[in-house]
Amino acid sequence: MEVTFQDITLAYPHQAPTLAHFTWTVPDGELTALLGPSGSGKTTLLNLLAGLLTPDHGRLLFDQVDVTHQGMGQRNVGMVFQDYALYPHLTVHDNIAFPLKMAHVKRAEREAQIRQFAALVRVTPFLQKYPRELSGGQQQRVALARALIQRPAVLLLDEPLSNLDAELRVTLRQEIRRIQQATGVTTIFVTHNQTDALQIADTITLLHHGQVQQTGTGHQLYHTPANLTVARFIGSPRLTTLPFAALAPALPDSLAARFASSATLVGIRSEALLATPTPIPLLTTQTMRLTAQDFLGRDIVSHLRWHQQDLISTALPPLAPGEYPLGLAAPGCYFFAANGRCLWTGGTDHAES
Ligand SMILES: Nc1ncnc2c1ncn2[C@@H]1O[C@H](COP(=O)(O)OP(=O)(O)OP(=O)(O)O)[C@@H](O)[C@H]1O
Repeated sequence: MEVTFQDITLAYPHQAPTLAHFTWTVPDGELTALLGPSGSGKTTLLNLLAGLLTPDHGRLLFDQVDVTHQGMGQRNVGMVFQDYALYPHLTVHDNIAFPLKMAHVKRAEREAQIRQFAALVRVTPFLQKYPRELSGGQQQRVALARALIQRPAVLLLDEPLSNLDAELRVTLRQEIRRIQQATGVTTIFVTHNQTDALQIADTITLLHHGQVQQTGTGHQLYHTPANLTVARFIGSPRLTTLPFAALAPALPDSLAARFASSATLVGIRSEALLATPTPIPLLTTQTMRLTAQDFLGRDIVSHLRWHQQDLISTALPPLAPGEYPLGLAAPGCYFFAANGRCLWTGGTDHAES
């Protein structure tokens, strides 16, 4: 089921619109991550989809059918929340059976479907247990089965991994991916966690201040960000930015001249700053001062100073503080205009215009 938000405007009482002329299409059968910081409008979009909110203007289409004024019951949207929301007094079996009972599905058919969906989400051994007897990850899988058994047109997953520890989070991420591929149900996975989005989704839409900043694969958002907001939100450690003017004297003349009047900021990914020689250098070798290193297991985060600017590298070996000749590789560097638009990427996939 393709979902389209068409020119939607929504304002909460006594507030500027949270969404203004918002247009977004969620492709049929894919797992789309809706990624954005707190307050960006994710929950508002989910509530519009579920039928809990009605827009002031614009239309919501499910496969080109206008559902804007349909109630929750008519839309057949499945939802899984961060806090599982299972019925505590019902067994796993009865939790999964609940939507079918409501729909008056006959017992034999119901039992066959419960077996099928319990197997799909791998909770068959727990069918007679109660939610309190299960781990968070197991409960979340039951919640998924309960949402899927009603054959939803669209499945909404609202921060479903937030309450899980790091290890369970990774496992359940893979499980959700597998289950979505097995069922092919159009799924929107809402999260503020870029790692979840990058690992799970076919496509990511990055939302900020109620506006789509960019839609694409994780690779596209990372390597060819549409603007500074995307480049800063995706990637860890966070993108370092310098005034274009600080870097310009060390840039090749043609590049410096071409962007002199349009670029105001340069963004540098931590992996672009390396011990010379760099394969595709953006600058000639520069002497930089290493001030400190953080040892984070496999990664070493190096803190550097260069022309009164702070830089970060994750591509240096363990070194003592001091001066070092370092190179800046073009891939991983971006130029931004004053309005944040990305004008140039140093990678092979150019966002140049
Ligand atoms: N019921 C409400 N009444 C008034 N303003 C609201 C209401 N719900 C949300 N807002 C405002 O709308 C904007 C978007 O909020 P929303 O909850 O959709 O963001 P979010 O991305 O889901 O944030 P979070 O990740 O913190 O849940 C925020 O500025 C918020 O203050």
